[in-house]
Amino acid sequence: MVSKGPLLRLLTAINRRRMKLLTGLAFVAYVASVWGNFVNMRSLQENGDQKVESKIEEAVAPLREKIRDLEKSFTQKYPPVKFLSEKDRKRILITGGAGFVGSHLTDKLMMDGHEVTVVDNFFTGRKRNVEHWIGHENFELINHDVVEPLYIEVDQIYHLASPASPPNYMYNPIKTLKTNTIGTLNMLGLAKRVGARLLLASTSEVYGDPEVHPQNEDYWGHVNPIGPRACYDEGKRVAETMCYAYMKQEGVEVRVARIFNTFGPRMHMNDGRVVSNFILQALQGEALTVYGPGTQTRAFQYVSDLVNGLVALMNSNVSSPVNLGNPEEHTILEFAQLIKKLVGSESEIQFLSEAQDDPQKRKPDIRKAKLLLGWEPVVPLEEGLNKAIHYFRKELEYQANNQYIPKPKPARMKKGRTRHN
Ligand SMILES: O=c1ccn([C@@H]2O[C@H](COP(=O)(O)OP(=O)(O)O[C@H]3OC[C@@H](O)[C@H](O)[C@H]3O)[C@@H](O)[C@H]2O)c(=O)[nH]1
Repeated sequence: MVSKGPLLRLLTAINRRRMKLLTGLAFVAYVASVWGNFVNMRSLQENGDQKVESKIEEAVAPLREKIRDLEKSFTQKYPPVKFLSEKDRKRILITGGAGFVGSHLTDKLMMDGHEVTVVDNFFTGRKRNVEHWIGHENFELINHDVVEPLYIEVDQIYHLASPASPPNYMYNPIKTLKTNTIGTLNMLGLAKRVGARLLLASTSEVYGDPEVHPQNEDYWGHVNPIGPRACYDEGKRVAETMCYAYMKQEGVEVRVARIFNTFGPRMHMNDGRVVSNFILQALQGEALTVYGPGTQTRAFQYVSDLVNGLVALMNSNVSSPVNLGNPEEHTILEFAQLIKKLVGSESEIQFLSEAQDDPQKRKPDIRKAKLLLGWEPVVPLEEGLNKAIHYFRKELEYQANNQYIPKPKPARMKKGRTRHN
């Protein structure tokens, strides 16, 4: 019998080693596959996580933007405002404060550090004119018509509320009369109740078509009481009468500014007064419309000069009427030529029929304002006109960008035939 001992032992040893190797390899393969599965699952989970994260990000992004906008609105920068101590800071009401002159006055009084309440019915005023103050702690905007009574605690009232351009005040003469009569009574009643001083924005129109030239404050005027301008001219004349009745009978402190032709930024595009009409016509290449032969005269002041005059008058001890205007006089035809030149326009000048009761000459005598208020206009006509031209250029651009241009309706087809609606 052949002994299998050593050979068998050798083969068994080899097999055992192979077995061990195979078992080892199987184990490594198992571990590798488990690891692989684990890694796969991780990456699947990571992908899923990323997807969830991007979904959340998508939902949150607009909220983040809203928060940023809110933060911005809280930290909104206002024009620089002076600090005034309690004793110097006044509570001031401006009626018509969102209008052309009123909004510039609002700016001045806000920047001087006062508390300003603007009351406007937005007939000719616009929120846009004062929107840069909305939210400021010293500023309040009230949508209110002065024809209705108003109860508010104030120290000073600038009573400017009234349409001022001839086409606007002639548009609704009864409303113009109510504003200047009932509105002024309401404001004088308020001034009496709370012990406030009231400044009335009167007008050079109280002189009518004047027979005295230039016009000083002692001239009584030449007004047609039943003509188309009467609602404004007589409305302002009776408003002055009311002021002095309240002063004499009730001891109300009054100031009366007779405001001559004024122009500047924030005049309404459809204002209809000569400055805005001529500038817009020149900018748009349309004919400049001169009413009558253009020989009638006017003297134009820039709005910042007027605002300084109003504040000086309010804080003075002058209770009798004071003219505020620029005495540099021009014919309307000269004025049309000047605007054409400044705009660089090729527009023609078109002569239309004369306006009824149009004052033929007007120029303020401002000796009283110079003497008693130390006030006189300082902005040269061309400088002021260039600012107004710049403003109207921007307004035209703004209009062009914001205008809604309706698309023509497509014609409807019915039974093969076009039907126009
Ligand atoms: O397109 C126009 C507009 C006006 N005009 C003329 O230009 C002159 C000035 O007219 P405006 O309408 O600007 O102003 P008016 O001087 O008639 O009235 C103004 O007076 C002083 C303020 O109290 C008021 O703002 C306003 O009533 C008038 O002679 C008018 O007939 C034109 O020739 N063409």
